[in-house]
Amino acid sequence: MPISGYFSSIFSYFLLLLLGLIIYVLNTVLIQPYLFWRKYKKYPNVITRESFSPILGDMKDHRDSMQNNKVHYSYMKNGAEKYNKHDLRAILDGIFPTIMVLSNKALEEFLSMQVTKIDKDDQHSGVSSFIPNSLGTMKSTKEVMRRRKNTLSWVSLNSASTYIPHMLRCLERVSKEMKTKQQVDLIHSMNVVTFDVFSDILFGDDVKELVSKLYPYENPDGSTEMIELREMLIRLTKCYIAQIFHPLSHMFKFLKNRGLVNPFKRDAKNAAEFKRAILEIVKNSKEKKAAHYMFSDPISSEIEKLDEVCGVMLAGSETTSHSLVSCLYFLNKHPSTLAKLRKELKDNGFRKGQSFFELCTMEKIQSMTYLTCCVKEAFRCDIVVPRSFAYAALEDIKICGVPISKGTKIRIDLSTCHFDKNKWLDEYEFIPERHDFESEYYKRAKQTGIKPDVYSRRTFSHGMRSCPGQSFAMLEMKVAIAYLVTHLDIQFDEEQLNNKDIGFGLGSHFIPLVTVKER
Ligand code: HEM
Repeated sequence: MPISGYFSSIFSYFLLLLLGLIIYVLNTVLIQPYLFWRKYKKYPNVITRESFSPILGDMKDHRDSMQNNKVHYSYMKNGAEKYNKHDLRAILDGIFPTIMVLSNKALEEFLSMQVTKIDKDDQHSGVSSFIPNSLGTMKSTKEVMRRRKNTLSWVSLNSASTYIPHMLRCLERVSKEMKTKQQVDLIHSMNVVTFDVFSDILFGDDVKELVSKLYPYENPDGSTEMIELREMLIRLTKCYIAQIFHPLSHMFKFLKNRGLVNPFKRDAKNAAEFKRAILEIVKNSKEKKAAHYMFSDPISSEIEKLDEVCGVMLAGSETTSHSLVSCLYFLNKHPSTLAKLRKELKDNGFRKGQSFFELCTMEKIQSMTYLTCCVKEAFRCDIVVPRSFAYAALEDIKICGVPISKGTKIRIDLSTCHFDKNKWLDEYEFIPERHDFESEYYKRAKQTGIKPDVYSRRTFSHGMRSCPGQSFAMLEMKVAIAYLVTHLDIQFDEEQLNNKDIGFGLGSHFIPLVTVKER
């Protein structure tokens, strides 16, 4: 073959390949998302965007919220009235079609199909791709449900209560440190508490040095910084949440999944370093704590065990620290509520200092109604995990008469119903009394016929894959809030206090810089 013919056939193959690639990209990036949007637009009980938004899809709402100095999920709260009139929301997570479960009816139908027709899905999205083999992301096989039961056994209320003295010691140490600073990043401080509590549960005290050792972390500018494990977990969580908003995650998923380019490559490298450190700690720990038992499991693989420990660390510490900040924010914003809470604590004998340690038992903490109400109301008003992990339809199904094809991603909307005016009176107000059956407010709300039901509270999701750490988290929140409001005055920045669209959930860009004084 003459040379020119050889080159022209290579060129034709190249053109064909390029054409194939263009068609593939157009189909996945534009045509399929558009068809999905158009399909669901015609159902009266499904809400979609008014107009098709290419590439960003409904992520546009997250981005617009942040650009307007609102927390990224604030549009769920502000759009609650329109969303709550529907059973489902059909969204595009970038280019990925997803069905969000909104109404109680839709949630009931979802739960009735759980595992047989709907199960967990997608180990490659957001924080799931950091811990792809952890409990939260894996399908509900017998094996995974057995692992879940084990987790439940050591975060049950009874086991949790044994950690109260340790929680208090952490709170005392962090409070002392906060008082020495002019301004404190409250998320950071609360994270020190929750991370420390979880490292004790998982590893015990004998590896304290390893936990606080410095590990290499690659920054976006390419420099390597030596940081603590806790700081690494905070940064990794933020980075993996940021991946959700990265356009390449949507257009060329394989680049992200295989960590071929930055930031995915860098995040994968840092995640590997984090896991290596956790493995070192588990192997050095002589105390037989939760991680030891996880690693003694003969059935799971080492990768699964490692992801499980990292997953619990993340699920248990990041969520609770962010929730603590939300609760402290609302208490600062509502001085009369804070005063009422302090009175309840004082009436129950809670004073500063040693007596607090002696009095703070699980029974005592659980007996304080107003404390529980404040925590529940903070959970309602600012939801740290606004939507569940990803599930998927295992076959063609229908929810509320709406067809959903096999393989479609489904998530439970955990936030919008917290602002449903048919379930909550004064839905946008922070009113802890609404959770107290004996309060005048509760009775008044009941008389109007507006009352919550079992699915109106979705902070910990529902069903057989809901959060197993719920009781533990509630107890930790109550102990921490009781301690902090008894010992400290925490003052948020005025501008943040006046921002009605602020929030401190996972992925929030707000940094709560507070001033802290001894009470
Ligand atoms: C305020 C604190 C917390 C909040 C708001 C929270 C919320 C959630 C939510 C919304 C889910 C997803 C459920 C779903 O996809 O349907 C979840 C799952 C999970 N959470 Fe929590 N959580 C908290 C604390 C904890 C703690 C303390 C632990 C400790 C072990 C924990 C362990 C887990 C695990 C292991 C899963 C995955 C469960 C499964 O897939 O079977 N969480 N959590």
